[in-house]
Amino acid sequence: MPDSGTANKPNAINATLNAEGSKLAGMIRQLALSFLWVSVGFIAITTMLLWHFADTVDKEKIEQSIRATESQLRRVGTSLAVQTRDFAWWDASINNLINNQNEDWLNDNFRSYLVDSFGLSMVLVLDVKNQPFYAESGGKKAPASDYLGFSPFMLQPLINKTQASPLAEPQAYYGFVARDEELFLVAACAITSEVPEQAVATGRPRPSLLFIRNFNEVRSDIASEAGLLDFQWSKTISAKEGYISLPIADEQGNILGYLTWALDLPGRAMLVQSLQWASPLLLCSLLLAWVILRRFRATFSKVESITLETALLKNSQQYFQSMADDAPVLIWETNYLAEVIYANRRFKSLLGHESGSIKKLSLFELVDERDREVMRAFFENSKTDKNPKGHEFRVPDSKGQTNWLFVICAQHLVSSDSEPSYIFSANDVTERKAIEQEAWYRANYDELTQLPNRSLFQNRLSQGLKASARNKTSCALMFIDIDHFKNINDSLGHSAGDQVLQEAAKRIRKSIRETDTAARLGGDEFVLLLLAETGSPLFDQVAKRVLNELSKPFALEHNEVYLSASIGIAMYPEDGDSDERLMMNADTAMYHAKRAGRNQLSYYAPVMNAKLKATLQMETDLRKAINDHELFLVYQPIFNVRHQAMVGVEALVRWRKPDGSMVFPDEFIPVAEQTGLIVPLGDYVLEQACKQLQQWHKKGLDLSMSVNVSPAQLRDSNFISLLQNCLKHYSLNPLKIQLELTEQIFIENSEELVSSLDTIANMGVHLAIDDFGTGYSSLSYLQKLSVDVLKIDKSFMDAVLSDTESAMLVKAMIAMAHSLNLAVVAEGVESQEQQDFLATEGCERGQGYFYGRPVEPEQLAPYFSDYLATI
Ligand SMILES: Nc1nc2c(ncn2[C@@H]2O[C@H](COP(=O)(O)O[C@H]3[C@@H](O)[C@H](n4cnc5c(=O)[nH]c(N)nc54)O[C@@H]3COP(=O)(O)O)[C@@H](O)[C@H]2O)c(=O)[nH]1
Repeated sequence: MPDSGTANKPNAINATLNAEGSKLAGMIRQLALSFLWVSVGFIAITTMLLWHFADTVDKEKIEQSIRATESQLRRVGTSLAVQTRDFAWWDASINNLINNQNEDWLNDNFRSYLVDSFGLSMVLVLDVKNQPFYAESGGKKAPASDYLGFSPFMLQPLINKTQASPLAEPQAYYGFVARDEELFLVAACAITSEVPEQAVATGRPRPSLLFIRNFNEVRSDIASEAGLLDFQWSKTISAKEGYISLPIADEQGNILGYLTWALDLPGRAMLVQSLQWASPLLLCSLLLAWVILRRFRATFSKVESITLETALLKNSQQYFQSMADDAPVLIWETNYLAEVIYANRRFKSLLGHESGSIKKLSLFELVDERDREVMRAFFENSKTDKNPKGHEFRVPDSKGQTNWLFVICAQHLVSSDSEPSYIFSANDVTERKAIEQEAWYRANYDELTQLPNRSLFQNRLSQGLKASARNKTSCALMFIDIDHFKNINDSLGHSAGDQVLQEAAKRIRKSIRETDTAARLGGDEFVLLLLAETGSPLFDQVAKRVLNELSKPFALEHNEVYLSASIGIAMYPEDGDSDERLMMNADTAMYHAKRAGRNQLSYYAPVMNAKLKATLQMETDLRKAINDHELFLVYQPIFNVRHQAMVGVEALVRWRKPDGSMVFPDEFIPVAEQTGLIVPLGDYVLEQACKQLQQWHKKGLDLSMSVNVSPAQLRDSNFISLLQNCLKHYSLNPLKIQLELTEQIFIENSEELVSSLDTIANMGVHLAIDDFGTGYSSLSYLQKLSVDVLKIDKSFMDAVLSDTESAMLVKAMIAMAHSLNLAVVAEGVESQEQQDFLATEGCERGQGYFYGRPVEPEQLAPYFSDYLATI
C-alpha cells in the first residue's frame, strides 16, 4: 500500500476506482434483483399456469358433470314422456279413462301400477278445454279440480306443445314445474286414438294426459347415474364451496330453482395441493432470494472491498512499477535459481533488452565471463548475509559494450513457506570506472609505449617473487638499456627518440610470453619480469631474442637507425630475495654489459657491485678532474712511412690524479662516454690541442694535429662553433686539423650527422675514420661522408707479419682507401718490418711505438729537431 506521501498522488485514480466500485456494486445489485424478479416471475407464471390448468380442468369437470346431469334429466324426462305417450296414445286409455272411467281398468293400469312401475307421483288428465278431468296422487284417485295444486299457467305451455303435435302421431313433452318447495317432472301428451282415422276424426282439441313425478323420486337415480354427490333441489343457488348449481326453468324460461350437487374439482384440488407444495417452495424461493440478496450484499461488500483492495493493489503495483521503471538505478529480481523474473525499464534500456524477454535470463550469464565466479559467490553470500556488501561487476549490453554496475542484493521473502526471491539494484558506474581505469592506467602505464610503468612493475615484481617463493620456482629480472639512445634524441630530435622507444617497446613485448611482464622504467630503460622453473633456458633465450630484435633496423620517418641494447639479468632467489635487491643487481648487471662493450647481456655476479662502485667513483672523480684541470694531453707522433718523417701528432688525453697516479683513457673514456662527461672532456682536449698546435706552428713546426672526437661531441650543437672558434682563436689552418671518428658514429647514419660532417669538411678540417675494420661493416658511408683519412686499427697491424690473412686484409684496406681517394694511417706500428710492409703497400702514414709513444709536448723536442732538420 502506498504510504501517506504516495497516497496523495493517485486521487484521480481513487475517484476512478470509486466509480468503478459503484458500477460493480450496481451490477451486482441488479444481478441480485434480477434473480429475485426472475424467481418471483417464475413462481407467478408457474402459479398462473397451474391456476389456469386447474381452472380448465375444473371447468371441464363441471361442464362434464352438468352435461351428465342434464343428460340424466333428459333421460328421466324423455322416459317419462315416452311413458306418458304410451298411455296417451292408447285407445284403452280413451275408452277406460276418457270415455268411461273404468275403475277396474284404472286400478289395473293406472294408480298403483303407475306408482310401482314408473314411480309416478301424480297423474292429471285435462279435458279438451284444459280443465282437470281426472287426477291421481300417490296411486290413488284424487280430486282434480285444483290441478293437483299446480298452477295451470305453468302446465299450459307443455299442453300447448303436445296439442300442437300431429293427430296421427302425438308427441309427448316434458318439463319442470314447482309446487311449494318441491320440483316435479311433468310429461304431457295429447290423448290420441291409436287408429289414425279415429284420431283425425275426433279433431282437435284432445284431452291431455300428464304424468308427474316428484323430483325426489328420480333424484337418487339421477345422482347415481350422473355420479353426483349430495344432489339436491333448492330454490336458491348453493353457496357451498365445491357445489354446482344447475338452474331449472319452466317451459316459459322462468327459473324454478336449482339442482345442486357437490363436485370434486381435481384442478382446484391439484392447485390447492400444488399451492400447498408451492407455498413453501415460494417461501423458500423468497427466502432463498432474500438470503442470496443478503449474501450478494455481503459478497458485494466483500467484492467491493476486494475490488477496492485489488484496484488499490493494482494502483499500488502500477505506482511502484512506474516508480521502479523511472528509478535512476537498475532494478531486477531473480528467483532462488538466479533466473531473472523481473527487470525495470532502466535495466532493459541500459543492457539492450527492450525487445527481447529477460525472463529466465541467468544472473551469471548477465555478467562478463570474468566476473561470473565472483557473481556466484556474491549471490550465495546474499542468501545468508543479512547485510551483504555491494560489488562492482562488468555487465555487457546486447551489443557487447561493457557497463560497470555497482550491485547490491537483498533477499525478498514473501511468505515463510515460499522460496525467497532476490532483489538487485545497481548503479551504472561505467563513467566513474572509466575515469578510475583511465586514472589507474595513467598511474600504472607508460603513456608513450603503453607498457606498465615502474609503479605497476614493482607491484607485479612483488607478486612474482611471492609466487616464485610459494611455487619454489625461479624468476628473472632483466634491465634493458638501449645503447647510445641519447644520441638519437640529440641528433634526430625527441620525436624520433619517441618513435624508437615505441618500436623498441613493441619488439620487447613481442619477445616475451603473455604471462611475462615488460615495463618501461623511464628514458630508454626497459625491464622484464620472467617466471620459469629453476634452470630453465627461457631467461637466456628471451634476453637474446630481445637483443636480436633491437638490433634490427628502426625505420623512422626520415631515417633508418641501427641500435643495440645492453641487458643485465638478476635471478631470484640467487641474486636477491627482495624487489630492491633484484632491481639493484639487474641494474648493476646491465651497467656491466654496457662497460663490456654494449649490445650484450650480462648475468649479475656479486663482483659487479664492486666494479660499479668503482665506476661511480670514477665518474665523480672524473667530473672533479675536468673542473680541477687534472687532465692533460700527450702527443703521439705520426710519421710519413715513405720518408720516415714526422708529419703530425695525435692528441691523447691523460689524467694525473693529485696523488700523482695516472689514469689511462681506456678506464675513464668509457665512463666519460656513459655519463656524458665526454663532451666537456672532448671540448677541453680540442681546445688544448689547438692551443698546442698554434705554439708549434709559431715555432715553425708545420705539423698536423689529430684529435679524437666522440660521437656525443659531434651530436652536440655547440661543437661546430667550438671548432670554428678554436681555429679562429689559435689562427690555425683547418687543413692542419684532423678529427678522428670511430665507426660507431656511422651506425646512426642520420641526416643531421651527415650535415655536421659536411660542414666540418667544408671548413677544410680533415676527417679520419679511427680503428677502421673493428666496427660497423658497411663501407657505403665512406662514399657518402666527406672522409679524408682511414686509420687501420692496431689489431690488424699486430698480426700483419705473422698472419697472411691479416696482411691480405691490410693490403685490401689500403687499396680500397686509395680507390676512394683516402689517405691511410696504420696504427700500432711497432717494428721496422711493419714499417717496411706499409711502405711496400703504399701506406702513406704510420703511428705507433716504432715511431714514438704518446708523450708530453716537451718530450717531443728530439722529434722536432729531426723534423726541422729535414724541412
Ligand atoms: N675521445 C677521446 N678518446 C681518447 C682520447 N685520448 C685517448 N683516447 C682514446 O683512448 C683509447 C686509449 O688511448 P691511449 O691509452 O692513449 O692509447 C693510444 C696509444 O697509446 C695506443 N698506441 C699507439 N701506438 C701503439 C703501439 O704501437 N702499441 C700499443 N700497444 N699501443 C699503441 O693507441 C691509442 C691510440 O688509439 P687511437 O685513438 O685509436 O689512435 C684510444 O682508443 C684513444 O682513441 C681523447 O682525448 N678523446
